[in-house]
Amino acid sequence: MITTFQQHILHQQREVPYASGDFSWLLSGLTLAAKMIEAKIRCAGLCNIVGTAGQTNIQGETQQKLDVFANEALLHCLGVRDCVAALVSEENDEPVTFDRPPGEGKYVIVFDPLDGSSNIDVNVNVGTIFSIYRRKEDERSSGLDSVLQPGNCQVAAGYVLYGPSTMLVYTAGRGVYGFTLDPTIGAFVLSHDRMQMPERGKYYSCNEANAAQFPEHYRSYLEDLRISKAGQEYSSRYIGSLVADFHRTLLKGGVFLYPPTAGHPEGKLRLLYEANPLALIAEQAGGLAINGDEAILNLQPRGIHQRTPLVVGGRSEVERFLDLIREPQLARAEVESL
Ligand SMILES: O=P(O)(O)OC[C@H]1O[C@](O)(COP(=O)(O)O)[C@@H](O)[C@@H]1O
Ligand SMILES: [Mg+2]
Ligand SMILES: [Mg+2]
Repeated sequence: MITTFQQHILHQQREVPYASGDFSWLLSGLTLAAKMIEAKIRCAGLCNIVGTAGQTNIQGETQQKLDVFANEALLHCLGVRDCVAALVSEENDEPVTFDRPPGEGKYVIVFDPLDGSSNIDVNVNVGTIFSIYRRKEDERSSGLDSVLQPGNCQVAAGYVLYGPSTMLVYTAGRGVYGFTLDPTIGAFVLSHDRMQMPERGKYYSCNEANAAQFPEHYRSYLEDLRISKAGQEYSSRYIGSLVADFHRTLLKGGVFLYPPTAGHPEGKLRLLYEANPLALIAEQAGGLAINGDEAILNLQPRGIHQRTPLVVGGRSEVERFLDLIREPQLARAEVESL
């Protein structure tokens, strides 16, 4: 018998003594928006949804028409739900807040409505990334405090991958589950139960065109992977859509990294709606996610569009990166202790 996403959520909610149904109602808004976006993507070349929207977002990126459509779909499907206090989107300069009746507005959702925008026009996998927090009780209005919480305060996180099939990968802190959209019934059906990220893998993923700009220790780590010094043969894979590169890493293991560059000294990817949700999924699946030395989930966000370097992958892969940067420090400490 099949298990749909809603059935899975209701089942999980039974284990939550104070569950009110608000959470599954919230998630139904996410899946509705995902289906609207999926429908547009499937006929992108036919329904005039490719190309730029002719405006620039706060990141300085030219918005694609599909960025705008996906953003509006999520803002609408989530905004009409009273349990939502605030929405933060990659495409909106400021949080979108709602005045809710007392006892409502329990949740804050942050999202990247369309990830991999540079791949839309060339029909390559793109995605939607989301992360859910509880609004802070002591905060009367849905202000920044509720939005700027560290990743380990996430109630749930996930992404939708629009690829050969459309998949929703989700965690609420009790394992990672994958659901595939069955077009014959229009529902996300459980297809990947309790996903585990392999400790090691044979792929590394990084935009090496920027390698000359990477800090030394990232370059030596990549060198290590290329010459298989770690006793493991690696091949390179880079799609340029974070969701797609992460999804492969989740299934096959290996490592994805986006180091600091000259153009993005703090990294290119955004902490709140790219790194944090994927870090929660990675860690729930047995992997690790760091910003070069610290766990992503422990970082205290300073701003809603804050960027961060990201190294995420199988436990041994990321530990190997950490060992590499610690080696010179250890060597130096040894010398100093002489
Ligand atoms: O072209 P680059 O520098 O390799 O960057 C690719 C990265 O940028 C992104 O496209 C940024 O995300 P958006 O498309 O949501 O802005 C990631 O999906 C991807 O990993
Ligand atoms: Mg993105
Ligand atoms: Mg985006």
